[in-house]
Amino acid sequence: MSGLRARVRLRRGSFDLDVDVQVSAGEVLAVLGPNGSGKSTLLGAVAGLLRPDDGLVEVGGRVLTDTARRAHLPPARRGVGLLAQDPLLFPHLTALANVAFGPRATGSGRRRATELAHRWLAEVGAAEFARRKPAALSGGQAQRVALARALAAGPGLLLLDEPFAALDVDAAPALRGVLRRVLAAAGQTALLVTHDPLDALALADRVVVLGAGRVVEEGPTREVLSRPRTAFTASIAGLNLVEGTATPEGLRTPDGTRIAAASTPGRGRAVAVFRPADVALYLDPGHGSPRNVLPAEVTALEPHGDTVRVKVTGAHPWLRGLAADLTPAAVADLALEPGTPVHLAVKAAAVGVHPAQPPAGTAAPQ
Ligand SMILES: Nc1ncnc2c1ncn2[C@@H]1O[C@H](COP(=O)(O)OP(=O)(O)OP(=O)(O)O)[C@@H](O)[C@H]1O
Repeated sequence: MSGLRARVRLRRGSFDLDVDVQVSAGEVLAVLGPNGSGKSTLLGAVAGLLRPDDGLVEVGGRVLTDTARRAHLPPARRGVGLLAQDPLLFPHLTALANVAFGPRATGSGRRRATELAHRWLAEVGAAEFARRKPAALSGGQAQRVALARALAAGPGLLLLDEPFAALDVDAAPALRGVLRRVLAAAGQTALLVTHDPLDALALADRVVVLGAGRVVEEGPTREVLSRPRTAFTASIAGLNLVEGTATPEGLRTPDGTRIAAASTPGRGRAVAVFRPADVALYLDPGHGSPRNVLPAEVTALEPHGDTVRVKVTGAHPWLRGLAADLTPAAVADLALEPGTPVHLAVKAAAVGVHPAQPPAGTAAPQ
């Protein structure tokens, strides 16, 4: 088992990154932060693409960079895998050969590499694409193959750099589910850079939030996102979370309400997550096709960028504090004010159900 220790001080022009980040063995740490806060610079330093001015990077106790000793291993020798936004597959090789390339590059013989490639393709649900070339794969399929390639090399640390950013909305939840499953099954230590709090909620035990090159918040994912201490975290948090038990169709709340979702682990303690922007409010219940329509009452209206964040409450205790982001015109049309009875509607396609994170402090095996 190999954890990561990274202390990185690095200047790029007038920007100055100065962070200390640790990931326990088997843990997934998400790095969140606004544009230009230093996420890619940190990732580059850990991957070995950038040399810190001052710092130490260790994976599993093995020194990859130590400026005090002028030690710096090149990216290919660090035992660190990368899954980026672009799958970067070799176009002339089949999916199988692409995956076998990972273990071949780290010294496995041809037969062993092919065996590993078959195993990892099956693991990520891409066995049937083994003989296809990248041009014949969809974005989501190619990303699965790229994940298999990264994992087949047996990296001590996996870096995930916005791995869903280039996928369409249908492919992203499926790949998120695959990634969550294989990271847990392999006990893989990983560092995930993302703009999307849903990625962090679905995949990460802990998050660090960067602001202007410094760590400004740090802690268990749910805690940081539900009690944000900085404006940035507040702006990406504020997600609607409903706790309950996963079902094959979505989530069942403790009082028995069923919430239909696009993705679900199927069973176990879980949380349904959806964005306020995906919630519509109506005055009567009979609108359109959304599968989740819940009676509620407006409690507050707050400006939120270009939209108005409408908070609600309702007979079900878990409705308390849920939010919908509406345009000012929609708020005016519906004549919403505190006390207005409404129907809150959210399409199943906009709801993701994720296994509940373990309670704080128990997430990371040492
Ligand atoms: N090649 C470079 N030379 C000089 N400065 C750079 C270079 N690349 C990035 N920077 C600066 O470093 C700072 C941090 O950039 P970085 O890409 O690490 O941020 P980020 O958090 O990954 O942003 P984003 O979310 O937009 O990808 C920025 O202010 C940027 O202008």
